[in-house]
Amino acid sequence: MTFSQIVTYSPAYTVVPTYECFNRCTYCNFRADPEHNTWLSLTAAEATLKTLRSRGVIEILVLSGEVHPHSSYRAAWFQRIFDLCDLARSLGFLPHTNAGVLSFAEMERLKAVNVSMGLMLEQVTPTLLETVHRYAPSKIPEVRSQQLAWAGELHIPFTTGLLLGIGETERDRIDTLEAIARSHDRWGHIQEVILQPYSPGHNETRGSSAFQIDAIVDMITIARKILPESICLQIPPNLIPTPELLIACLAAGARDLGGISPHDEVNPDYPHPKIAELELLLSEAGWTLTPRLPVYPQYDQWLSPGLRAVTAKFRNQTPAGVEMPKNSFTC
Ligand SMILES: O=c1nc2n(C[C@H](O)[C@H](O)[C@H](O)CO)c3cc(O)ccc3cc-2c(=O)[nH]1
Ligand SMILES: C[C@H]1O[C@@H](n2cnc3c(N)ncnc32)[C@H](O)[C@@H]1O
Ligand code: MET
Ligand code: SF4
Repeated sequence: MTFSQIVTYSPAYTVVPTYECFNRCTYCNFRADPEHNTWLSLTAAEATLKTLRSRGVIEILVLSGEVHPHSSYRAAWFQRIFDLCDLARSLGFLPHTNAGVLSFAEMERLKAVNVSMGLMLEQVTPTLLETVHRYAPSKIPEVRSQQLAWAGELHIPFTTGLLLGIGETERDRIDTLEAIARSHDRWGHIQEVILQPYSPGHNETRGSSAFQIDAIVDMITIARKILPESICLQIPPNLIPTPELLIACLAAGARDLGGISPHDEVNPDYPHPKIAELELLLSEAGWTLTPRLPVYPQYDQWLSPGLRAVTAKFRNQTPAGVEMPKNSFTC
């Protein structure tokens, strides 16, 4: 009998409240200038969300550009994000928000309408504030580390990660992983860590060369040594160029392929593979691709009663609901 190991993904759809952003990360293919964009209306979002019910979508990833914390539009921006999450929740989906840097009060309010939230730590080295993050105050390492701590304090199941190949050294990557491990050690709230290779696209301000993708395997090995076993390692399959490399990533300890949606809003030049194609290539190498929810089972008790009820309904319906054995690398 052959033994098949499990690799997970989240059937997702990305809702973008706004592409406008006051930061200018040089690698970003997502942002638009504030004056050139409008915000997503609740009516338009509702029409789209209703078409997703029958298509197997579970997670609504609310991914946003950012309005400056001191802007007079900040409150309206936040309210739109909250309302979009609440709408998705009321239609039976499980929202996961990554809207960049938030205040403690904003995070606390979003907890009521999200099953988990996320923010990439990117890299903790301050040297990037002179290069890729020169015009990106939201990427100040202390500010992002503080977000991780607040999420922990608020008992928000959290996703974070590293953006690789933006000018950091190997030592910087280890420092970033150690910072995540320390935060988790204090609060126990990090459900997964994304290892995201910087991938150039057609819409960024200053193109640079991509992360040397073969190095992702060593990166996974290092991350697996630094992070506790309960933290799942996520890699984006659309940014891994060959099936062989994807399988090597799993062999090194990656166990999740993230949200798979019709369109990758962050990396629009790299479409997500079709689930059926992924299933096939993984099964040929002895892996079983299984859907999961955007909240990992060990955090269900942190959810508000309403969200816990919707989550429980999914756990009873899908293979992702099965609590997996607590062996090595289990998500
Ligand atoms: O399709 C994508 N999903 C992205 N996701 C979605 C992610 O894969 C899932 O939402 C989580 O695994 C929760 O299920 C992110 C979520 C975060 O919290 C932080 C960063 C990202 C980045 C991406 C991304 O670049 N592309
Ligand atoms: C939402 C997350 O997407 C990541 N991100 C932003 N731009 C790119 C890119 N060109 N390639 C890969 N990841 C990117 C950042 O890590 C951000 O925090
Ligand atoms: N602006 C947020 C961040 O960078 C999320 C979207 S990035 C494309 O953290
Ligand atoms: S990566 Fe996020 S913070 Fe940076 S410019 Fe893009 S949308 Fe804004």
